[in-house]
Amino acid sequence: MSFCLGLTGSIGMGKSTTARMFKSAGCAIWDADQAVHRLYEKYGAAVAPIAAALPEAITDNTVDRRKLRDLITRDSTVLVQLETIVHPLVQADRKTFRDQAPAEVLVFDIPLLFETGAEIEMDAVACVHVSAERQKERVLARGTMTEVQFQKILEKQMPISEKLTRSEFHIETDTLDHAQKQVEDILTQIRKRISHA
Ligand SMILES: CC(C)(COP(=O)(O)OP(=O)(O)OC[C@H]1O[C@@H](n2cnc3c(N)ncnc32)[C@H](O)[C@@H]1O)[C@@H](O)C(=O)NCCC(=O)NCCS
Ligand SMILES: Nc1ncnc2c1ncn2[C@@H]1O[C@H](COP(=O)(O)OP(=O)(O)OP(=O)(O)O)[C@@H](O)[C@H]1O
Repeated sequence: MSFCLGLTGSIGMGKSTTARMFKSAGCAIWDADQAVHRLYEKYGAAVAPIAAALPEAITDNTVDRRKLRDLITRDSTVLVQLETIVHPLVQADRKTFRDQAPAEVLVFDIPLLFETGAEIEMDAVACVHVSAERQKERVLARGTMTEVQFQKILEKQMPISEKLTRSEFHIETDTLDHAQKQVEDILTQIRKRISHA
């Protein structure tokens, strides 16, 4: 059976960048945000239920993220509505991946790992972290979100201090080299654990 490592952190703190480091080291990656992208594609599994609940969010049988972001900015309850539809579909996608187990170590990049209770599926959790100032700088530099949209998402997430307390491994993403070193150390520990199991 594969070892399941959850990878989490707050928005823009470096989950995807760190997941790529685990991938280069031979792990198989499942990414919750990418799963949501598949669900939102033309005729994807989330299109019909979202069309029923939020018809303005649909363009050409596809979930339109820009319209969704606008709806969420105007009304916070939209995100809650969206989560009720999307999270069970995401969980089903994750189960399919886990059942295929394409490597000895599976890494699950899940922004809302603790918020959705997904940690019970994991053998260990690693949490990425960086200062709040660097986080905001990095998110706004991407140019995909306004400061108000960033704050709305941030308010929905568990504080990073609590995510760290609940995680066995911590990865500081201040520089790429430092993060790379921490990823290697974590994999050494996990591989030791697998060989002693
Ligand atoms: C809010 C939406 C429209 C923003 O889309 P956009 O393309 O601008 O950003 P993207 O999807 O890449 O998300 C950016 C980051 O926002 C954070 N985030 C996304 N959804 C949520 C949420 N429901 N609660 C808290 N944070 C969230 C995550 O850290 C994520 O990595 C989109 O994320 C969405 O539809 N979210 C609802 C589905 C969901 O809960 N996804 C989270 C993974 S299960
Ligand atoms: N270890 C690091 N050193 C320097 N910069 C980093 C590091 N990790 C990530 N970054 C930078 O921070 C930004 C956000 O990183 P990334 O997209 O990996 O975060 P994320 O947590 O996956 O974001 P989101 O929550 O939006 O999905 C990117 O510009 C990335 O280049």
